[in-house]
Amino acid sequence: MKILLLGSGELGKEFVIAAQRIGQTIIAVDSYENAPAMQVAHDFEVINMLDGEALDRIVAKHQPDFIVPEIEAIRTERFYDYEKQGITVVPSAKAANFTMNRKAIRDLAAKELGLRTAKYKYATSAEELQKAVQEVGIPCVVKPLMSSSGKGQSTIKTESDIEKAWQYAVAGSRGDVIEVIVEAFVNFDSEITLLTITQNNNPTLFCAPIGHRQERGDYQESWQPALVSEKDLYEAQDMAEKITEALGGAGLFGVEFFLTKEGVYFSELSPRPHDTGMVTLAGTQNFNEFELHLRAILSLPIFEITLEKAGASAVILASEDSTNPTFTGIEKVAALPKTDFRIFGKPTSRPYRRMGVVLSHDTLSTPINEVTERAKETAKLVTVNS
Ligand SMILES: Nc1ncnc2c1ncn2[C@@H]1O[C@H](COP(=O)(O)OP(=O)(O)OP(=O)(O)O)[C@@H](O)[C@H]1O
Ligand SMILES: NCC(=O)N[C@@H]1O[C@H](COP(=O)([O-])[O-])[C@@H](O)[C@H]1O
Ligand SMILES: [Mg+2]
Repeated sequence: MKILLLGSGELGKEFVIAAQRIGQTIIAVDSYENAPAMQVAHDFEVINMLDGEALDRIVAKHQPDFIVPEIEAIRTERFYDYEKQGITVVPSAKAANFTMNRKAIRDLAAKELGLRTAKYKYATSAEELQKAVQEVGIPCVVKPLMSSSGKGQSTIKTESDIEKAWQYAVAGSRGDVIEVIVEAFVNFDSEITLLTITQNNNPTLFCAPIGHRQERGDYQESWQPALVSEKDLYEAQDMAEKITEALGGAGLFGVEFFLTKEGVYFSELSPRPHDTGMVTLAGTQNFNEFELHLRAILSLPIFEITLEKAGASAVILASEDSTNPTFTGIEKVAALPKTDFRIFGKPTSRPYRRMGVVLSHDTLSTPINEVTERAKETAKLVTVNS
């Protein structure tokens, strides 16, 4: 099959590797050359994926069987047409289109499906934000409607933060929409990603929950399995099933939840492998999240997902801008038992850019916080030089 991969970061790279292993053809696309997934694909294209005409051009040129979005900021409105042309958009045009913009997915979850979410409002100017903050209450979180990995996200703790939060959101917005969502701050005990796999003609499957810790809206460590009560897990699975069914199609979704004393809150979801799901590269499951995504897309039945080990991932971040980033300390990581790592091969670095990940694993009876602590400490051994 021919797969057009829209977005070529670290998640795409592992997806391509999984696809190469079973003989698929991949054209990797991103806005810059030599992106991680391009380094392992058959062919590549460099375009602005928010430009509908540029998208049309490469779809016509390559005539793919599948279009697999890897990021959110794509002119996803075009996907409905590609579906009509007989191309399978993964997991569906609706799923990609609804999750490109926080508004569509949040309204679907809260209003149409009645899932529990933080109280929220939208704003298109600093003045509207003032009003929205009053309605939602302080503290609250402001995010551009189009952004990911925490870009443009900030927490309002006092009224004097409002103007700053607006400016920051506008600057961090990825797409061409100048609008923000304001969410009441959820004082959660923990947060999880529930990897949910919808299949053609087979039942929906769930991976063991993944716990994670975030800073600046971006994940720092993730671990699997996360300790979740049976009741909370059941609630989360029920919500994940409802929302993935409403979005349609086959593939792996990363559904994010906050766990609180009052129950489970739906936060958001990725209709594709999730960054916190990179923990599955530690061998925690019989199939990692990229292999699961691929199998679901190709309608290869997934008989079962088994949890094999306890695992954790911890990010390796750059601290400076560079056009030639290099790494030191890798040999120290390599010398450790039950430890592995990935360096994504991003051609440039900037402060806080995720450049690699450290993976640790252990037996299922090992306390998960020990495995996580080990990954976290090990990641500190690596320095990204500029
Ligand atoms: N309403 C909220 N209350 C408390 N914390 C929040 C809230 N919204 C977001 N956060 C924190 O910020 C993190 C990032 O938020 P969110 O997942 O919405 O951003 P994102 O930019 O879509 O990130 P990604 O693309 O990496 O998933 C959450 O995982 C959580 O830790
Ligand atoms: N939370 C979403 C996420 O983790 N996405 C991953 O990060 C890449 C962009 O990285 P970059 O900003 O360093 O180019 C994306 O291409 C995807 O692999
Ligand atoms: Mg998120």
